[in-house]
Amino acid sequence: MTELARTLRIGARSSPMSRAQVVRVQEAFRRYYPGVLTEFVPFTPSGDRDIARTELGQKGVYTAEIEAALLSGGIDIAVHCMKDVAGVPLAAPGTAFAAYLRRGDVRDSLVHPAGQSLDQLPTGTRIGTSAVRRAAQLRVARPDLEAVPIRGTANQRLDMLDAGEVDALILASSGLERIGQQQRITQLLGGDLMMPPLGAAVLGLQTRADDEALFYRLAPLSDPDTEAETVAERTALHDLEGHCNSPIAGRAVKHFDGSLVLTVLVFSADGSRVLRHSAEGDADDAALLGHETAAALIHLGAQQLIAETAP
Ligand SMILES: NCc1[nH]cc(CCC(=O)O)c1CC(=O)O
Repeated sequence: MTELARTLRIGARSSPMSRAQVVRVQEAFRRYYPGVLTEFVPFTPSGDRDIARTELGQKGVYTAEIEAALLSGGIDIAVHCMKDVAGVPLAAPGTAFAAYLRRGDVRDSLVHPAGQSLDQLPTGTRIGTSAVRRAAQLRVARPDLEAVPIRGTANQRLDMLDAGEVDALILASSGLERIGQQQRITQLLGGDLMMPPLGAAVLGLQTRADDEALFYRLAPLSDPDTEAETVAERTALHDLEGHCNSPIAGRAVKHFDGSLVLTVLVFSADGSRVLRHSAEGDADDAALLGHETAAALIHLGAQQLIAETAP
């Protein structure tokens, strides 16, 4: 891809949320390159295809097939939710992240049909979530509620909620907004109640590393603050050897003065043990902040906790 003469093929998951994400990428791209056509190439990766048998946290259940298509030239750009991209390697060999779109709301949210908030839910309420990170924090906030494993796209989970298979759901606010279901949110779980995953609400555009022309053309689509936050968060995730179902939460926040504050938490599966480290650095040196934060957590015993929850 040296000339942008032909149609650019954008690969991503086929779920409704992913389709909405690709439309966002196409709109951003069109603003800079109105004459270049883009085409969506949908994938159904193993994590979506075989929900029963793929373990969450198995490496690359959402990303591997899309990355393979990128490397073989079947697509030119892969669109990923950065929270689904494992920390090691930071990018699949032969690929690179060219841009991170402006971040959405990082908070998880509670979806409860009767509109109750977390502290109002009756004892024993079954909350659908398979994420170790969510279950651990739920145990801290409301040890009397039950985290019930649930898989499938956000739309499928909402259908299961409507069918009464669970009493409530915890889902990413940004994801619900992307599928036009934000009206179902009954409570935004902010602050320390439910810390987000590293890379939450960030869409990353991945290209082949040797496709330099495209890599540089995508740069204007990247939001600098989001990029600094994402680099800090993903560097920490990498050093902790985390992936999308690790007991790891946190976020970086870029401030107006150029400083970057990164907070990362590591939990035991039941939430009874929590390691937390927060540090401030320079947004121009976001990776350094990520390395320092991970090193501090490793010193506190993070790897032991992460190993305990491994599937
Ligand atoms: N694991 C699936 C997934 N990947 C990204 C999002 C939400 C959007 C995002 O954070 O980018 C979701 C849904 C959810 O966890 O509720």
